[in-house]
Amino acid sequence: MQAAITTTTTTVCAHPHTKPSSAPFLRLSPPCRVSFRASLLPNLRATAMAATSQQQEQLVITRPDDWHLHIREGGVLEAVLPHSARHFGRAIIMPNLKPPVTTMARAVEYREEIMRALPPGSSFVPLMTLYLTDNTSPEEIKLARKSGVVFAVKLYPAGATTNSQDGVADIGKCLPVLEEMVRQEMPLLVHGEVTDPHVDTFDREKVFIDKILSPLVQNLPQLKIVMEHITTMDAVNFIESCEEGAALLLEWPYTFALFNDYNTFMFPGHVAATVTPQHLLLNRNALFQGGLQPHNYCLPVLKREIHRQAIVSAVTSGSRRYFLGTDSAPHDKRNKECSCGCAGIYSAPVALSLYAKVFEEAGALDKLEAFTSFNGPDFYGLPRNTSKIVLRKSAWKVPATYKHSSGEIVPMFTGSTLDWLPSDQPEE
Ligand SMILES: NC(=O)N[C@@H](CC(=O)O)C(=O)O
Repeated sequence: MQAAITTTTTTVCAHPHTKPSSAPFLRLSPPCRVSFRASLLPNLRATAMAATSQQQEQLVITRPDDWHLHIREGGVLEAVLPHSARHFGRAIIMPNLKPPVTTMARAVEYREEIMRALPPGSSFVPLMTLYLTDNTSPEEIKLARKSGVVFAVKLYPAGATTNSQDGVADIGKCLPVLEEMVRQEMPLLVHGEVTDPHVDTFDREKVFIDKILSPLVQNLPQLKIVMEHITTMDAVNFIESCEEGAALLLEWPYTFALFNDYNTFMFPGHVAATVTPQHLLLNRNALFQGGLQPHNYCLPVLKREIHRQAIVSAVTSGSRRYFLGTDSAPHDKRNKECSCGCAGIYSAPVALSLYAKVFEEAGALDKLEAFTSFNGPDFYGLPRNTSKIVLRKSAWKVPATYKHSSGEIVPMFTGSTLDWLPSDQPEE
């Protein structure tokens, strides 16, 4: 099980002898001695892998997952689902439908609709979420966990974004539910923006961190939290300030294991973040370049360049706290290009190419696979995918639009030429 980054002439191991995070603790058989080192492994691996300076022609990576995806319902679902199912193994499916997915029973129904819409032969797995409200009961969390199909609960502050009007108005009311989530080890996925109209739109993430998220982490340190689609250096600083996961390293005679997950175990921290392609590639100028650009409008809104740079550095550093979450959010073209356009960028067809571009430009292609395919499942406690996909260095043109049953959707970077072309199967 070896992920490889291949060039025309050489093959360089991205993660030698990697093993899914579900590697059993049983391997820690006595009488070996153990020691704990916070996040040492990524650095050690990085050193071991700093070998790929040549121009790379293709990447072979473990099939990625998308840990933040909107696929809607009906005709739009049928049109957009194949774009995600083609390359991603699994996706966390956002529950902000109309009406929202607030119960386990509704999540099961929605999952069935998604399964019916999948292209024949697809092995894509939708990981369902519940939409948190002030009235969600702890019982619902128990049912959700038992169902085996619900993997997280989404907190939308009421009024923060698309279909969030039924979201949380008073987080204090959710405390019993959050406590149950700790017991059930159910992650909380957070749209991290305050909705107070007096707070500047560009400051809403920072104020949310200060007023809501930091106190929450202090009060419930055992709650697993994913701060979704981070947009600021404040969010990066916050994530870095939270308790980190620990590496468990076996000592001699097992020290060869420093680079070998067969003999090492990571305990991810309790707070992580997903990162979108748009927040890695665009700053807020992209909203106004040559006129108002509705297809670059999403929430949280794009920020200043210094924030973009902070997020790129964090993600390409190799830290295990960040993972792929496209926040691909399709809206009909007419609802984007109008007097009060919807927030959301449709990135599913281009996301992998764009993430590869970010890592390539940062000289960190060797860290791409952990971001796309390892850190997410490790945080959720799920096995990593075992199949591979290929990204070829080959120019391709993004279509202007994609049709759905009653209109069109404009993708991110519409009509432009991208460098990395994902395809399904590695060549034999
Ligand atoms: N990101 C967006 O701008 N929009 C998302 C909702 C969300 O995640 O905020 C949508 O559902 O349209």
